[in-house]
Amino acid sequence: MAKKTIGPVRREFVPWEDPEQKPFIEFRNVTKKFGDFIAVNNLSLKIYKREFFALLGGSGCGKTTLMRMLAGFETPTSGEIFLDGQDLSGIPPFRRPSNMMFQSYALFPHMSVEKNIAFGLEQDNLSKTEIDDRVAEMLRLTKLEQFAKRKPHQLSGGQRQRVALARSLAKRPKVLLLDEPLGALDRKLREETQFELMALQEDLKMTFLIVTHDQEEAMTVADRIAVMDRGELVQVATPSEIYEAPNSKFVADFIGDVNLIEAKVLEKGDNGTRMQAAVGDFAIDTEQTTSASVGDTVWYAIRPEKMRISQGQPEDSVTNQIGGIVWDIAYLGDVSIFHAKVGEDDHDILRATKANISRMVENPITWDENVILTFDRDAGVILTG
Ligand SMILES: Nc1ncnc2c1ncn2[C@@H]1O[C@H](COP(=O)(O)OP(=O)(O)OP(=O)(O)O)[C@@H](O)[C@H]1O
Repeated sequence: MAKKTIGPVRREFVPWEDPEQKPFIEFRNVTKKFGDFIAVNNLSLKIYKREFFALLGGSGCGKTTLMRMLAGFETPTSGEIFLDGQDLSGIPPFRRPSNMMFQSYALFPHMSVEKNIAFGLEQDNLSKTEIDDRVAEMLRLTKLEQFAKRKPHQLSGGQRQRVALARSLAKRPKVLLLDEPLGALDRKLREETQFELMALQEDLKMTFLIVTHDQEEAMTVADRIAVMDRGELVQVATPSEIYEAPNSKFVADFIGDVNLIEAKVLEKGDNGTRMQAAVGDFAIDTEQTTSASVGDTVWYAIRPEKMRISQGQPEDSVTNQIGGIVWDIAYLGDVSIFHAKVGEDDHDILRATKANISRMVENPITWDENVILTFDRDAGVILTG
């Protein structure tokens, strides 16, 4: 089912790294105010043809407003939006070459699945043959053939979601806008549907823009993600860049789990940079420290899975070891997350993830035990913002 190739093949598709490429969608200095409230603040963003692009952020960050301005449901207070070279200002939603799929699906309850899909095409006065062909194609693509005659109430949530998708795609928009499309589905179905969406986007070679507050969803489906906060873009990058090299504390904390260690840059050298922290001194690769100077106090961010945990007490002669006591353990099946208390304060907690590889765990690390947290010199990133 999952057709999207993650790896070298997929990475050939990197229009955003090619300065010759023209953006397909472009927001230029777009601001949206509701009264005095600034929902989107002077935002500029380029999205490329055939990208699966995600707008990600917490509640109220302005992501839906940004998408609604592209769809034409909101008008920017200032700035411009272009789609395929066309300035969209003054163009009403139904004349725009985009189509938006809502979280509520907004299906017509009295119409069958095929009629729901055909509705927009009939409004556009397409010929009956053309409509029949497109409906058949959409039913096939969304695997709904056997449900064509059913009404929405005779379908499961996942099937209704697919009808909404089929209806949005039937008009062959240049870009499909997905506003929290999978929010109503349970976790397992949501994950399955994410892969179906990716396969569909590949098949149709279309540009998809999705709004979500679910970072796992954005990371699964998107080629690139824009992380938003208070109406502004904080970082725009691929999922792995965002995870491995967040540009701020906000992004590091928003995407996945992270340990933030406050540390001072003591000394930079060819053999690494020495850092001083309440949990003890440690060393990191100097290439990682370009954003900070000697004397600066920064945050060193390490993902829990890059922190190794073992029983015992740290040895003074070994660097990058932090001693702690197991405070809490969350058993998640595939992994366990250990919370180790590494200082006097209740907030001095570092987290380490350990894969539960064997069922026959010898010496399982348990509560109140002394542990050593160890990390490599390139395990984390320095964050100054
Ligand atoms: N029509 C409106 N009138 C006044 N304020 C609005 C209007 N639409 C949105 N807002 C405000 O603008 C801000 C951004 O809203 P938006 O819907 O874009 O957020 P969001 O990031 O999509 O959040 P959520 O995930 O909760 O939907 C919010 O504070 C919201 O209250």
